[in-house]
Amino acid sequence: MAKPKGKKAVKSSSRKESRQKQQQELDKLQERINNYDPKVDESSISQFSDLPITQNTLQGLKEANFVSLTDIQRKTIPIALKGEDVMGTARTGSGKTLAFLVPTIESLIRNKITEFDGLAALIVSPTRELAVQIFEVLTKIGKYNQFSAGLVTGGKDVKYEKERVSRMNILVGTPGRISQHLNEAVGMETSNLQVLVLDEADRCLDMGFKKQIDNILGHLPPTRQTLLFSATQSDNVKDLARLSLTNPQRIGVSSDQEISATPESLEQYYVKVPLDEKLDVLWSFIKSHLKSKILVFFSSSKQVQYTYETFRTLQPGISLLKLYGRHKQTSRLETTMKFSQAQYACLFATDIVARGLDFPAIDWVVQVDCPEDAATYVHRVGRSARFGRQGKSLMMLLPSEEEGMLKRLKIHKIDPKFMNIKQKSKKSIRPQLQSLCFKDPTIKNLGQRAFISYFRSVHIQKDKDIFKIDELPAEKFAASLGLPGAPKIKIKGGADNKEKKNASRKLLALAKADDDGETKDESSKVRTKYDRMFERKNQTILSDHYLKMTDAKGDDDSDDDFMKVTRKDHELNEDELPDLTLPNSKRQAKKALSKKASIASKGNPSKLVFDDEGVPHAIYELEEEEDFIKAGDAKTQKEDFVAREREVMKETDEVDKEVARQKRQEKKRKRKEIERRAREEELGSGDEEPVVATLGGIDLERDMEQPSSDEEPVSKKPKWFEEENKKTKKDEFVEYEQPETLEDLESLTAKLLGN
Ligand SMILES: Nc1ncnc2c1ncn2[C@@H]1O[C@H](COP(=O)(O)OP(=O)(O)OP(=O)(O)O)[C@@H](O)[C@H]1O
Repeated sequence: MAKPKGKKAVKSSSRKESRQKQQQELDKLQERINNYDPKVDESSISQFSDLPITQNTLQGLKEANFVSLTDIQRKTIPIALKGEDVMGTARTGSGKTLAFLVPTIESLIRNKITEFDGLAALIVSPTRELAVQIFEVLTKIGKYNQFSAGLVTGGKDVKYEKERVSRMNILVGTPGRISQHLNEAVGMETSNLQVLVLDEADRCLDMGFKKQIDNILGHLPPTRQTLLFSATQSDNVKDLARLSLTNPQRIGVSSDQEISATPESLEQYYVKVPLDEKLDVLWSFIKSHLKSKILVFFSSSKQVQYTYETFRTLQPGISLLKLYGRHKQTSRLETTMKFSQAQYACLFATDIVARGLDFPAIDWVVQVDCPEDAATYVHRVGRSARFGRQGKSLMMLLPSEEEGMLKRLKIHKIDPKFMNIKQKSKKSIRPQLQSLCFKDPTIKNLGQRAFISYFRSVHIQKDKDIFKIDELPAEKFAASLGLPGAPKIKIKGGADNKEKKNASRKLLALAKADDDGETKDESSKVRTKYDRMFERKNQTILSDHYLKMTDAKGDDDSDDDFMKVTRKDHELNEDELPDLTLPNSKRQAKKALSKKASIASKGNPSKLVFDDEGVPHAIYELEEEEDFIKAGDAKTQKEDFVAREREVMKETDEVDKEVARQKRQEKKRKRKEIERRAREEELGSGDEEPVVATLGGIDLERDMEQPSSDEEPVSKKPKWFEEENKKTKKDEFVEYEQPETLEDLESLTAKLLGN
């Protein structure tokens, strides 16, 4: 008679059975994926449950109320599941986020990626806010899977970040921060990377992020799957496709039409407004739409600040908010949340929020300043009328912009209707603005900076059929801002100074790209001198399940860098500093004085700029810019020699790096093998441990069990953790659901940190 099996043996065999069952399920799914033919099968797919995806993902989707597929999801997900490279283009608000997140998660499941496999998916977003949004959706739909996921959008606590980043299976972040981690994080292993996603791909690939993206690509294995998504595609995307995609499937748009149409449910209007009447029109518009949620776009952060401050003082009767790059990260997140939750509010913003952000139920998108091109128009207006909802947009065009802009939009079959402004419904706020500028030098200073920023923004535009700086009524515009006169603007470099113009253009493109406050390598050469003046303290958000909020100081942007500004009637000199800087605290006053002393010791600056605290910064830009241009001249013999030496060293370095990489990989393989064996033994040895490392309930247990040198030892688990651990696995998911308010987020952070 056979000996009855022991308890352990029964458990072990049931575990074996369940693993076999899982494998069978995966094999079946793989077979369905392999047999999928879009021409035959596409029409039969309408719900997520029709897709060959795992029960875990289906459950996550269902709980987040995602049941039916959108068009872009139906077309791209099955193709992406096959492992093919995809360039997906679809209207704004049509559900592209799930179109790349579902196949990304499924790829990791099918490749049996576990917490020990390092980085397996990288999701790149051009802005911090969008990265946060993507991460939130990921944590919702992926919570039943066993991966770790992190959010990196800028860094302060580098050591802490590096330690964690190397343990993440999925990383969502902005190009600058991801690139930095790939360069610097020691244990960051990318050889298992399965999927690279670029959301807002054309934006990620434009000049401002080029270096970072190239650097990221250099770190990734060539065999990966690449998914590119955007409502607009561009030549840059094609470049990337040529460089690193394998027979990419273009889905959602034909190759001759690079910009998809705007949402059908969007009513689009434009008005013709002289520059000096824009603020009156905006004010009147807001006053007549107090029961609305309005998003207003300006071309620069200074205009946002000026309009926000003045309108706030004049109190239109609706809650006003502002959002632009180089703003404290905590304020940015707070504003995003406030605007998301508000029923009626008006948000003044730069193009930092133009892409991807999914603010619910925006009634109106107003473009005070003309978008730089059709793609920007599409993304801006796409913040409204999302996912089939109704929405409206209004674009203000100067008489000089009207013809050119409408022509550009027509090419992409966008035809906003002309809206007439009834003169009697337009109220002039010029007297109030003049009085504000007269009474409050800070407002006047903001107005001057807004004026300069606007001219600068027009100057840097490429499309001169639309943007005609010579036709702008400078004096009238200044008066409309309440200023006593137009600040004098001198455009640096002669018209035929090509080199200077190119350097400027490069810098300006980067200034635009840098609105998010991310570091840009591309311009490192040209920016060095600016960095000295505008050195930023970047903000870290590193999160594996939670956001760690830290304080950051946003610096002034370099609005004035391309135009020298002096007052019309006299040159700006140091004696004026106390007047203009208006330090409103002792600390600021002290800072201003010490800055002034240091300026004096360096001789005469070419110009002075003022940061957000009113502190002056001297700019010695002319000599430095010339130095930069000269750097391109013929090299001396000595320079040639140094260059050759450098080349040899670089080659040697490459070889060393490769050897080191191979050694690391070998070491990692061995370590993984040992860990796997240990796990197998542990699993086979008795009591089943609950799985705790998940997308939703991430890594906590593992971190506790394997503390690094500077982490708390196992015995010092925080009390709340012990208590939570008593609950069932399901309870944990509920407990750690994505926080909805800033307060939730902060308390969760504190909780997770054990404070
Ligand atoms: N299958 C679905 N069922 C229900 N809602 C969905 C579905 N897919 C997406 N949504 C919702 O539609 C909205 C827009 O989705 P998403 O942000 O992914 O659009 P997008 O195409 O990426 O837009 P953009 O081009 O502006 O980045 C979101 O609120 C999202 O939750």
